[in-house]
Amino acid sequence: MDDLLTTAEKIRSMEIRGAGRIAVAASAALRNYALTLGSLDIEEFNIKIEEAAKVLVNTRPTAVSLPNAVMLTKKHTSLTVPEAIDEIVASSDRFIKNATEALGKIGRIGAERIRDGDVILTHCNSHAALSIIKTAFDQGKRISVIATESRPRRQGFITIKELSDHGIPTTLIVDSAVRLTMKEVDLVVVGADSISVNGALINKIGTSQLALAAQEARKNVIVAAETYKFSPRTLLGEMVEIEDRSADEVIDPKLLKEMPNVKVKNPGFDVTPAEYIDLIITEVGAFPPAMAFAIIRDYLGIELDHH
Ligand SMILES: O=P(O)(O)OC[C@H]1O[C@H](OP(=O)(O)O)[C@H](O)[C@@H]1O
Repeated sequence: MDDLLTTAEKIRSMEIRGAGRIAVAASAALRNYALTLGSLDIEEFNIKIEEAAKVLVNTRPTAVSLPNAVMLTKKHTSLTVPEAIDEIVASSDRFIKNATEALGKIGRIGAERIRDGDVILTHCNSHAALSIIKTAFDQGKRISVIATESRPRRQGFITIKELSDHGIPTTLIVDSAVRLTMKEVDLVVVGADSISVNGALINKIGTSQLALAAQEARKNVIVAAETYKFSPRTLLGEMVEIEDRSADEVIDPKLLKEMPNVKVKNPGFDVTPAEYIDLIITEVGAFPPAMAFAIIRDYLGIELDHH
């Protein structure tokens, strides 16, 4: 359990971050934990796996990739522990392999939408979005990128480093420069933490203002999202929870203490309605957001637990 708790803490503190990465880390942690439970009987085993699954899922509430990964990993039909372990190990290995391959596929499918000379605006740090951008560049398209800082955690710094290392000309802007800069942009490419059944995108705070400015300037918005980032529970009318993070990420707590009438709100994500999104690039193809239901049905299943 110690290793699993360590992984859970790394996800909570964002040492491991990005909707895809946290899903892969959680699946691997659950797999390795299952391997330590060989001496239990099947009832005890199932209880322990459920407990561990909860610990992982409760680390961060917004990215549905996390519960989806845990659900796909822990599901087993075995009546003996050795068989259950084998099933969990196989499911986890499959999930991690698919997740890794999905990034390459999204890159290739998404790059078809990028033209020579495009200026691409991106937000935060999405491995899926960057896969599209890097693939287009590797195909010889002379593109450049404008990357937002992405306060408060400044994941934009990870993005500009990655793009620079790849040789891609990149401009860093502060988040509030998005609307002014939109006239120079040809295309917006962002990642996803969750996509709901109605095609709405839940992604890093500030994404919806990129989408709004893009709509105003008649620029297209493309979302890069593996199929496991679609949210089955939104079929039941459940809302995606927006993570509220600590004020300490925004302001020095000592400074805040000197201002007793001030509070800080630090929502981690926002919701971009489907109307603002032109295309979602998944590893199984490019779809308009109206196809979200079909993706959930075909790739995640809709036999949901209604409790
Ligand atoms: O899975 P990939 O494409 O890497 O990232 C998807 C999304 O996950 C990140 O969340 P955070 O920085 O963990 O809060 C960003 O919101 C990013 O757009």
